Amino acid sequence: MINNDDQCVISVQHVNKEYGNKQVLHDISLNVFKAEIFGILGPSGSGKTTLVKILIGMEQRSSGDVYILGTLMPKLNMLQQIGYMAQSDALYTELTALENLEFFASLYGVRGQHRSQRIQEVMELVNLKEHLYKQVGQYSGGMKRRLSLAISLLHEPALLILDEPTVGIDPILRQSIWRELRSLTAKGTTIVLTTHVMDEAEKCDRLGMIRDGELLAVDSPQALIDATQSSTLEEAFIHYGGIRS
Ligand SMILES: Nc1ncnc2c1ncn2[C@@H]1O[C@H](COP(=O)(O)OP(=O)(O)OP(=O)(O)O)[C@@H](O)[C@H]1O
Repeated sequence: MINNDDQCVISVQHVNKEYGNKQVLHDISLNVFKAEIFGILGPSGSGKTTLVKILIGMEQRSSGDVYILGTLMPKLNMLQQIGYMAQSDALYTELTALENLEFFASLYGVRGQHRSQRIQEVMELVNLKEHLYKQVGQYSGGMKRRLSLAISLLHEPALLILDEPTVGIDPILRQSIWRELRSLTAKGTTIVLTTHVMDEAEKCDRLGMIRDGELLAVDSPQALIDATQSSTLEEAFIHYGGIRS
């Protein structure tokens, strides 16, 4: 389906979102290209989660269009091609990790021997292999995050959307998760993630800076720094009005 490196995987066109009479996204337009890590950087309440939920169709937009792989969203069968990790973990705490993984694997149509193999692979990746049979209710917050990430990777989606993926994850594991994200993009996976952490944003190929539902700038971290003659990304963000003084 995708055979061109600069193919647009996500196209957001003039998206607005209102909750009641409060407008939380203002005329957002952006493109995400194949095999890049695109970060949505913004402070708490800036609209990051709302935007990613609109991308996958979990929230309705008030106006504008979203295309994923050329298909106008929302479209249920596109979800087979998308891995989504929400900010709050959607896990069955009374079940074991294995039971959670098996449940989501069957939702995604991952079956048989391939399913057992993928479960082992994703749990190894997030360093939870020895906790496979533990009830998720006994997991720590960081372990739940890692399990959620593992679940989003189960069906090897072409597009991975991660809402604050490394919150509550220690620095060493965070590094190994970033290595894995990089190896996924090397294989052609496109990744969109939200963050409010600058050192994480720096690792993205391109960034969309957002504040109060407005997209302030989109470019690579270095280009954003250079364009504003800043020495850090944080300075660039301040320059664009991302942080109120
Ligand atoms: N279901 C809802 N009903 C009404 N307002 C909402 C709803 N969901 C989000 N909002 C509002 O929309 C704005 C954007 O929220 P959103 O969760 O998208 O921000 P965010 O950047 O993801 O924040 P955080 O980093 O804290 O998760 C906020 O003002 C929030 O209060």
